Amino acid sequence: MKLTQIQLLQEKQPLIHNITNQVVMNFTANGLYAIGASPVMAHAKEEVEEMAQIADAVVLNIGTLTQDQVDAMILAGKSANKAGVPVVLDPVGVGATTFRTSSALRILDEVDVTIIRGNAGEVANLAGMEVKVKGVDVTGDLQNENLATLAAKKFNTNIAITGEVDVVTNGLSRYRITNGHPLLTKVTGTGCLLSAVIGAFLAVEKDVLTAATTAISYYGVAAEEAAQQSNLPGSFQINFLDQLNHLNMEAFERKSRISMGTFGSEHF
Ligand SMILES: Nc1ncnc2c1ncn2[C@@H]1O[C@H](COP(=O)(O)OP(=O)(O)O)[C@@H](O)[C@H]1O
Ligand SMILES: Cc1ncsc1CCOP(=O)(O)O
Ligand SMILES: [Mg+2]
Repeated sequence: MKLTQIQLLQEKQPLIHNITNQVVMNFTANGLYAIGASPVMAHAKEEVEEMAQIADAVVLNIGTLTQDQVDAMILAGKSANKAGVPVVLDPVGVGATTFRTSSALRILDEVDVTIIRGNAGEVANLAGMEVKVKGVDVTGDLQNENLATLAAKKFNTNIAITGEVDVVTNGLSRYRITNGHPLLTKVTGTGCLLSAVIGAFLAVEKDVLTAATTAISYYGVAAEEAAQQSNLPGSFQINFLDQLNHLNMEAFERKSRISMGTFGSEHF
């Protein structure tokens, strides 16, 4: 099952249209190539609708947003919706400034977003909870499972909250993924790239929860494997890209940790 999605991705090489931030553009493009997808960054209002139409997934990331870019994201998102192309929203830094929060809410109001992927602080602020964030980073401990369910219901969409433990939910079914490595927090753009990787999996798997949980687990195991070869951020980043490209499938099957919970239960 998991093997099939990755093989499908590598066979289909889906086109992923990213409107993303200036920090992570190169890393995102390289990471998408590594997993077998085809990245394109296209930001101009004049072209985003056309690009979204021919893409297999659209990723909207507000990391270094401007008003013009938010307008372009809405054009791209609406165009993707018309064409039946899945849309991922990464609400980078929501809660840090009112512009980020209001822009993300505007996108959610105007675009039918397939899944929101963010850290707990971003999702909490998006859902209206005033939780302290530090720029693009999370602070403190939040109850990710309950928060994800609340946000999924509020926005009537799928939510992936990532961190030490990752949670994916549509408000009813909940999954927890416990793969990953702390070094991922020492390399900028690992959350952003994960949002794009989820987009790539959505391009080959219609079931959103399956696509997102598989993507997150694959990504986490690749990080675990990379961390066995390097324990510092610079070499880890390079090894991680290599592992995304060449993850040993037997290791993935053996190390993948996805568990299912149900709505209403406090425990998985
Ligand atoms: N403490 C941690 N231990 C293991 N994996 C982590 C940890 N923190 C984050 N991750 C992983 O890092 C990746 C990026 O997630 P995250 O840091 O939450 O995103 P962001 O960079 O947007 O805040 C995800 O794959 C997540 O599972
Ligand atoms: C540092 C920074 N500043 C604005 S966007 C960005 C990158 C954030 O990437 P990620 O959320 O994946 O850590
Ligand atoms: Mg982020």
